Amino acid sequence: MMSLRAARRALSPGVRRFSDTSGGEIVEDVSERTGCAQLTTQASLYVHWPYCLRRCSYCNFNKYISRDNNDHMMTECLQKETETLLQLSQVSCVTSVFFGGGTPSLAHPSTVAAVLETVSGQASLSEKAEVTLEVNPTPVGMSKLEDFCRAGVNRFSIGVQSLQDDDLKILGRDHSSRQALQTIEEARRLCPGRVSVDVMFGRPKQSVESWENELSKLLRVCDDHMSLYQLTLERGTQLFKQVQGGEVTVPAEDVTAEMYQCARRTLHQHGFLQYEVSNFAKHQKAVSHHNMSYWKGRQYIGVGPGAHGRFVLPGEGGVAREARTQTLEPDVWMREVQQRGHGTRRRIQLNHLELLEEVLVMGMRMTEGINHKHWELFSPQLSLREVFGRSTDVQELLQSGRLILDDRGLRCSWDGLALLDSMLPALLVELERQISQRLQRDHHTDGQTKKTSNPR
Ligand SMILES: C[S@@+](CC[C@H](N)C(=O)[O-])C[C@H]1O[C@@H](n2cnc3c(N)ncnc32)[C@H](O)[C@@H]1O
Ligand SMILES: C[S@@+](CC[C@H](N)C(=O)[O-])C[C@H]1O[C@@H](n2cnc3c(N)ncnc32)[C@H](O)[C@@H]1O
Ligand code: SF4
Repeated sequence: MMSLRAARRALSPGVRRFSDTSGGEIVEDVSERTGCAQLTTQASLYVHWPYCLRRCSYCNFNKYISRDNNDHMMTECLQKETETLLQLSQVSCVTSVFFGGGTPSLAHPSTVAAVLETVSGQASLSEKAEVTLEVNPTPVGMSKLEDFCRAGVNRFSIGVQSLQDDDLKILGRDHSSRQALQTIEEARRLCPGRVSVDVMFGRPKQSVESWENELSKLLRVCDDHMSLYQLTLERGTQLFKQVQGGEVTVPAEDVTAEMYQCARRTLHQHGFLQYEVSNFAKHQKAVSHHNMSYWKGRQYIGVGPGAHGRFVLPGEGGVAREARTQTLEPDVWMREVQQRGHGTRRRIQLNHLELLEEVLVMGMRMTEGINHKHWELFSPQLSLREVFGRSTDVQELLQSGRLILDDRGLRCSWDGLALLDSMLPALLVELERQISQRLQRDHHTDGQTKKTSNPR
């Protein structure tokens, strides 16, 4: 989820400069204080619950409508895979846990407790570590919140999507706006200051004016964190077909861009700091530490069907970071976990350039961007200035004011953040050029050294 696909969701052109005063200072970066050892000894954990009660018309995440109740087996397999991947990664400290989906609020709270117990048995999981659960705001979801808290959850992310009942119907949601408001209230009672809402904009028939009204309604009830996602029309979804067939229309690109601009402005006026393309928080405690670990390029382990992870495997003699994806289909995944302890379908070892590409793409999503120390952790030999300071294309972006490279590091300006997608290609091309030149120089110097140290 968290890569370019997610980046596309909330990017829209043309908004006022804002980034310098927004998210920059609100996130404490522990890795930069404690050095790079923790890049391999710590990780966050993502746990995927793959079941939903029905298919929302816009969604192409990895989810299945479950026919039989196999919660018990699913729980055992999630525990087993957690154990296996923690052993292989030799991670000694899990910094956050995120239960996502699918609809993890359909799982029994004892599943959450069991997975957390497994984590604690394998690695240290601080009592203060952020443990998020995504909640669909149905009456059933709401009735279980207290038990989820008892099981160890201390942050809720509620899938509100819209506060208009007609829109919720078009989106295929199985809750009303009233139920969403009640769920937010209950979640805030249980975890004050640690409740987030997901809302989508650019929805069918939506206007800037109705979006403004919706935002003010939302601001009256929401807690200290909001994620605003631009609706993506995903191929293969019902909504995609409806739009293709002319049955449903979505707002034009410039209208959606204006919605994004309007949301950033409104949230700023209400004391929210934008710390990432789609994410807004009122204070440090409300920032999503789990998602920050993705954007900061830290290690994460993904368990459950279709989950993905990025970590080094010293347990298998590895030194480089791997991108891992677990098998998508739950029944197949469960069989694999039972047979070999994990259901990893794909393993790709990331070379140095690929790792830096990810650090760049993810880091530039944050309003604070990539500071020099952060970059140096991953690229000790080529500084940000050495990589990006010489290119004429990058110079143009700097001169246009959309990109900033200064003593703090590299980041987007307020305007630039909305145009990040269009700037990334120039940055990636330059990164590739500089890394390959560096490799050629090293190769050449190696050759020279061998020649002089081995004269014939
Ligand atoms: C994969 S869902 C899982 C959470 C939960 N099942 C729910 O629906 O609330 C996580 C979030 O992704 C966002 N999302 C899903 N499909 C999207 C799409 N096509 N475009 C933009 N955002 C989307 C929604 O805001 C949703 O809350
Ligand atoms: C769209 S984000 C919403 C986060 C939310 N706004 C918050 O502040 O906590 C969450 C979704 O991304 C997907 N996701 C996140 N991390 C993942 C991972 N490591 N592997 C697979 N999917 C992941 C899941 O579908 C999850 O439901
Ligand atoms: S948006 Fe959430 S509830 Fe709807 S189908 Fe996707 S994962 Fe399931």
